[in-house]
Amino acid sequence: MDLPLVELKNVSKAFGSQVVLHDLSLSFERGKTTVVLGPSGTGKSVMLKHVMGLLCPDAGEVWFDGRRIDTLSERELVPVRSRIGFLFQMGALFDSMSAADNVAFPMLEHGGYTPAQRADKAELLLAQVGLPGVGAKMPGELSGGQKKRVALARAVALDPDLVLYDEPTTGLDPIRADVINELINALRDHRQITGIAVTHDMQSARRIADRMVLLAAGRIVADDEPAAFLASADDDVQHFIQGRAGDDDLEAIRHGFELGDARARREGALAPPAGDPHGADR
Ligand SMILES: Nc1ncnc2c1ncn2[C@@H]1O[C@H](COP(=O)(O)OP(=O)(O)OP(=O)(O)O)[C@@H](O)[C@H]1O
Repeated sequence: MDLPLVELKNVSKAFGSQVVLHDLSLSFERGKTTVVLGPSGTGKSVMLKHVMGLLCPDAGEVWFDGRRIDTLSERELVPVRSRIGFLFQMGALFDSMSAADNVAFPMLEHGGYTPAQRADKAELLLAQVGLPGVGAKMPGELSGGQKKRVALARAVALDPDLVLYDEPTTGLDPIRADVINELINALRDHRQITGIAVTHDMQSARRIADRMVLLAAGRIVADDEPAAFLASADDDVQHFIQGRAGDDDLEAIRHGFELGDARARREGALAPPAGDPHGADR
């Protein structure tokens, strides 16, 4: 089997006393899209930041294409990062630049392209994301879905081996979301891009995943190819897939409401008689 493109080996990370990743080991196969699912605050973005070299593990190792990267300096990380594209949750285009300049920006920063090459490639990439001719538009003139597509074109401008998708479909209606899913699949199928996508959107996960991983509280709960993952008998997996709250959450909510009810009863018992809103001892 091919060496995985990215490997996290026994990675642990804490912020102060809060342990976010617990001895996490995960490898990401080349040319596949792995979808990492999990409740909010479970460490998915922290995991992505380790892959980008933006965070260093407290323990464990991060490997990219056969090279350990968590020990590299910022300078040594530059060529590694140029092989990784990012699609951030909000798209995050530069508002003061046209769509084409946004797409060309990584080429400008990286260097080695003439202005004509940058413009040409930006035009091609915009056409590939289904937005031919929008290069001159400013982000403010684009819809949310179009902005995401421009951001995706920018994410692949340097022909990365890996693209990290952080909530790629958040904030989009189902049709626009599906365009993004299709584009993610096209990048994998036509450009052999390895994808790691973090999402809460099960519909998107089903469309793009070659593999699904469920993280909860910084640990892997399930890791399988989609059909087996979706058929898993594990309660946590089914709760997540079906969007049902788990027993612990339900118990906590029940408890919270019971407290509220008890307080209301207590306060009700002390409440002033009807008709005298200011109380008897005014
Ligand atoms: N730089 C940081 N300093 C302190 N705490 C942090 C930092 N980054 C993340 N955390 C904490 O780590 C935990 C996991 O955060 P993370 O953003 O990875 O969650 P997530 O699974 O991506 O959630 P969501 O799905 O809501 O985006 C959170 O409790 C967060 O507050």
